[in-house]
Amino acid sequence: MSLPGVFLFSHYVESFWSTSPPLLDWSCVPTLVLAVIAVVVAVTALLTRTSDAKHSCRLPGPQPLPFLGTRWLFWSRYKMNKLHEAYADMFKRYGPVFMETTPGGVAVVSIAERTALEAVLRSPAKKPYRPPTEIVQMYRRSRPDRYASTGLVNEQGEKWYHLRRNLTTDLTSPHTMQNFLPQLNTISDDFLELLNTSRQSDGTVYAFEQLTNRMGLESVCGLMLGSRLGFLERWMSGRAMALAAAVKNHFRAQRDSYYGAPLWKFAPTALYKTFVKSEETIHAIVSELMEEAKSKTTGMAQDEAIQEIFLKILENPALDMRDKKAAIIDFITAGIETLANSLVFLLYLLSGRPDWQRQINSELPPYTMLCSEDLAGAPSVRAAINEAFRLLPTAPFLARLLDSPMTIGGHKIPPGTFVLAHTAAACRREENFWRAEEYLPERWIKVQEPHAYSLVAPFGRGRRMCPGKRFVELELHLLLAKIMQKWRVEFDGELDVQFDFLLSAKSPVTLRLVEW
Ligand code: HEM
Repeated sequence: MSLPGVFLFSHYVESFWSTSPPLLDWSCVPTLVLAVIAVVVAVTALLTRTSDAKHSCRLPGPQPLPFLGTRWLFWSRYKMNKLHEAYADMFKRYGPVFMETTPGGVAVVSIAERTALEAVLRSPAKKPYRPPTEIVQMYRRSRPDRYASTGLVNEQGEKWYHLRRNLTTDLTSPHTMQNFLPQLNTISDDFLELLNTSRQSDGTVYAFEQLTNRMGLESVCGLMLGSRLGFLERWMSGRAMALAAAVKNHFRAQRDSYYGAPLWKFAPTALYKTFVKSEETIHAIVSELMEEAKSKTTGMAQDEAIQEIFLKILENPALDMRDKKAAIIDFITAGIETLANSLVFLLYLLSGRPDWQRQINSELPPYTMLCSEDLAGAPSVRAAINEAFRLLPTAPFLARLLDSPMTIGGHKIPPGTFVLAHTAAACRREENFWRAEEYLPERWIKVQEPHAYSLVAPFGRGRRMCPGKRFVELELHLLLAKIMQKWRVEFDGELDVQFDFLLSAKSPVTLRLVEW
């Protein structure tokens, strides 16, 4: 409640009691309420200051308020769905290293300064601690019937290490990707066919991101479950729509649980219920898909290459069945929106460079079944993707807890501090990249200094780096090459980007795919 609000409340209480004189003298109640509030405010302010004092010298940053920390900014000055703009503004106001405070009084240090970022990203921890998403943690811990752990994305320490070792070896192996390439070619061709049938006569494709979500779903299910599930057929099934919507709600609820009022921690608020509903929908649909995939797997011997990951996970005796299911759910959830956002951003940025599109087209062979050598022979494809990840990555910052002390800009940051490594903001700083705000794929062919390429980390860094990286890179290369073989891309105006826990385009996205 704001200060004028408190006075109004006190006035209201007084006038309420003054209408019928009570037997007891209640007139001191408003004063008492105010006194209690004042004491609580003073104590909290004192506690916040004591926790600040632990940092040898307070970092710059917005002023924390009692109970709210600096979160009040996201309920007043900034919009939660424009978090990337909020951070850009805060870096301008407070410099490339600043501190926020959570409602619980915990310091969160944001960094966009090159040396500090490189130090955080280089940190050689064997089991890096990435702060978990609390709402996921809370829900999964309340369902031991379904979850033996909070899952690979949210676990820490030994448990995380065990899951990571047993779940991701095949996913990250170049051999698996090489085997999956023919299947990925077929899935990508089906996606292009879907785009083709969805195009209007002038090449316009409406709701492009939804079609791409279906591609993400079909390919990640193909990889994880080892079979084709029909998400790229002309008319999307109700199931595919429900899954895509649940994944979107899942990400949004995580964003709101973090930056909004943390009431869900104390009562099952609407936000918590939305989160639970999305998690349950995803669980139910993925369980169904797994059953279908299992029955297909026992029925036929083909597609061995892509059955590898699924079968190996299912057969691994070191893992609890609940962890296997949770992993497949997490992999599928992690793979849908991320791919769609990355492809939308890539095509949007490329639409401003018709010359680079022609360059890509000229480097590609005429046939469509592309192998690794064909992709290696088209360096402009890699350059276009690297540059899109530099300028507009779907994950604009990485979260870590420091495992050793660090001195940043003269400030001693103790171990255990929550750090947000803003790789995307750093990549847009002129001291790190030549003409940093422009989409210039040529910088990846002929380097122009400054060129701090180590700051480009769209899939994270170190041992917690995204295990889907190799798969997604292959998929994006293949999709871009196939699209550029057939069409050039046009987009009118500017793309409206918003923060849904990931950076995504405000839907629906309309673009044109025009024949060469
Ligand atoms: C364009 C697509 C993708 C992007 C940009 C992306 C990005 C990221 C990022 C930034 C992280 C955090 C890394 C860190 O903290 O250092 C991450 C983690 C993760 N990603 Fe991805 N990802 C993508 C697709 C995928 C796919 C397809 C899968 C699964 C097949 C996947 C599975 C995961 C998992 C399981 C983690 C947690 C890893 C751990 O904590 O050990 N991601 N991803």
